[in-house]
Amino acid sequence: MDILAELAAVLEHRKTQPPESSYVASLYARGLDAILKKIGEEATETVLAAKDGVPDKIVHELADLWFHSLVLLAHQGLRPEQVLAELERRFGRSGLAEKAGRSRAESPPNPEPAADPAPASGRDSGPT
Ligand SMILES: N=c1c2ncn([C@@H]3O[C@H](COP(=O)(O)OP(=O)(O)OP(=O)(O)O)[C@@H](O)[C@H]3O)c2ncn1[C@@H]1O[C@H](COP(=O)(O)O)[C@@H](O)[C@H]1O
Repeated sequence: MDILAELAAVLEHRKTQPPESSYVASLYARGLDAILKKIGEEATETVLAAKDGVPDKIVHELADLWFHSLVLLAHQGLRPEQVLAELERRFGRSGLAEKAGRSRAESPPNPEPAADPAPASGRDSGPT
C-alpha cells in the first residue's frame, strides 16, 4: 500500500475517534474552516520557504500542505485517488493548449450582425 492510501485510511479512521485523542480528530471536530485555515497557513509557509530557497524547508512545508490537503479530502468524503486520477487525465496535455481550449469554450458566441446603419445621405431624416 502506498503512503497516500495508507494515510487516507488513517484519516478515515480518525473520524471515529474523539477530538482529544489525536490531532486529526481534533481538526475534524473544529470543522471545515479550521482545516481551510491550516491549508492557508501551510500554503503561505510553503511560499516563504521557497523564497528562502532552503530545500529541506520547502519539502517540510510542502509535506504539511499535502497532509492538510489530505485531511480536507477526507473531511469532504473524497479520496486521494480521485486527485491522482485527475492528474492522470491531464497527463500529457499541455497547460497552454488546455488554457486555449478553455478560453474558446468560455468566450460568448459571436454577437448578431448589427442592423444596417441609418443612411448617411440624410434622405430619411425627416423634415428639417
Ligand atoms: N503527516 C502528518 C502531519 N504533518 C503535520 N502534522 C501536524 O500538523 C500540525 C500543524 O502543524 P504546524 O506546523 O502548523 O504546527 P502548530 O503551529 O503547532 O499547529 P497548530 O497549533 O496551528 O494546529 C502539527 O501538530 C503537526 O504535527 C501531522 N499530523 C499527523 N500526520 C499524519 O497523520 C496521522 C494521524 O495523526 P493523528 O491524528 O495526530 O494521530 C499520523 O500518524 C501521521 O501519519
